[in-house]
Amino acid sequence: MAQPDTFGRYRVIRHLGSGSFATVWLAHDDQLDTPVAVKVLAENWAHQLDVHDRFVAEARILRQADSAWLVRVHDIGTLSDERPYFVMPYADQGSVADLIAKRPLPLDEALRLLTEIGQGVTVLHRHGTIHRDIKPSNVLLQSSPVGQRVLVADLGFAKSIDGASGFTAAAGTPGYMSPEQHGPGGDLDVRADVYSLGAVAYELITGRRPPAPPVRVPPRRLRPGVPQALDELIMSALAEDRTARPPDAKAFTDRIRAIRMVPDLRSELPWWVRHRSLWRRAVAVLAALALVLAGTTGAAASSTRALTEVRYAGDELHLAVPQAWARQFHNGRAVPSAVESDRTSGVLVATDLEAWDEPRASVAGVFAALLPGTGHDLDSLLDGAPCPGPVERRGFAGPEWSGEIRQWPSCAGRPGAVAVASLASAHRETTLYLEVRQPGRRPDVIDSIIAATRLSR
Ligand SMILES: Nc1ncnc2c1ncn2[C@@H]1O[C@H](COP(=O)(O)OP(=O)(O)OP(=O)(O)O)[C@@H](O)[C@H]1O
Repeated sequence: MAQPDTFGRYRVIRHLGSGSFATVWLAHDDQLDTPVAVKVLAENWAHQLDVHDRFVAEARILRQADSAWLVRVHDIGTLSDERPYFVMPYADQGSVADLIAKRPLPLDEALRLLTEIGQGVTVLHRHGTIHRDIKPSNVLLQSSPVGQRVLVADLGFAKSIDGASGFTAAAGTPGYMSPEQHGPGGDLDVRADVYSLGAVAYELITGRRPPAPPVRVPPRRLRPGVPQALDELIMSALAEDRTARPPDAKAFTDRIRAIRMVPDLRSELPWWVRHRSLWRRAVAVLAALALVLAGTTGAAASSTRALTEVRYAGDELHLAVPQAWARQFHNGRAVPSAVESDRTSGVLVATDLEAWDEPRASVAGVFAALLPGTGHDLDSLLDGAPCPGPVERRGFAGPEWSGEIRQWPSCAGRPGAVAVASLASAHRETTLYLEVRQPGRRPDVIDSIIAATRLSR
């Protein structure tokens, strides 16, 4: 396959890979000065009308869904030989299949990936689309300023929910495909994708693809220490009878989120520690050492997930956010009108920006704004409580910040806990206003965010 020079205005750099129906190239958009991935319909399929239409339909679905959890499509075009191509952001970290081929995943990382893959599939289900080919190689990874983005890709087999009953050609990948996808003519619904999510979960957790259905070996037998709730969820998603599966991607993802909140998850010993080869024993020694060290650095360090730093206000604020929450950020988001301040904006870092304002959505994240002066107590800042119901009040005093935190452990009508804090800087005439939404009441996470957040000196 000869390397073309350009596709439209995109200068080709190198071949990225070829699938059954298309070839993907790394190219450069010289006008916007950014790398892109260009997917081109393969020559041998160019004159097959149904394949051509499916290719264009994939681009349309991705464009219409326009979600941060899915690969976005920026442009579409046609080559001189009539083959269509479409242009996507370049996923520079490869796919989840590449990741699991390199190393076994810690449980927390596997659950983070599953949550994000589940969000992508949820967007498709809301859009009225069944993916039909969810598997690790169809989930791409891209670097972003706040960590790794997970992007569900390759909708080459996607079908509209309305059109999925009646005759449909068999499609999918063995190992990840639901039993109802194995023959043509099956009437499919979103539970086919739930099966595939279960299969991906099985592989991320155990390092092995599930056997052909019926799956009888639960993940816990291959990786002792897997929480029972996770084991049950994966086995229910892999049920042959789809009525026994979670009803859609959202239900599956909500349950993964709840399991992620189990406090002891992060202290679970890496599973490869139990393996016997020599180098693996060496890893075991290192892992044990790390646990001891974590134990000596105090309660906050051992109970908190990893934090990442997001800078705001011309690098003035170095906001610490749990890595798992740092999925999207909005630099310059308006301060809620209830907070009386001369400064009008702050930074929001969250698992889902759109869900932040939706009271019923499960979302985790931090909103932070800097207010001039230090005399802002929460009573003067807040015009009423953000949540009905009982509030827990406490003081916070650290080397960088001191002030008050109020947390609503449960907030009527919305999942998770909400907290606000007003914290005066120990070094400047500045107050840090914080709002934290988390899936459950975890005051230690709030404390670790505050303790690791600082102003540049
Ligand atoms: N936006 C992207 N950025 C980086 N690499 C990409 C991007 N999109 C696809 N690729 C890579 O290009 C290759 C071909 O992708 P494609 O979607 O055509 O097929 P596939 O998923 O490998 O196979 P099949 O479609 O047969 O299941 C894969 O290795 C994929 O990881």
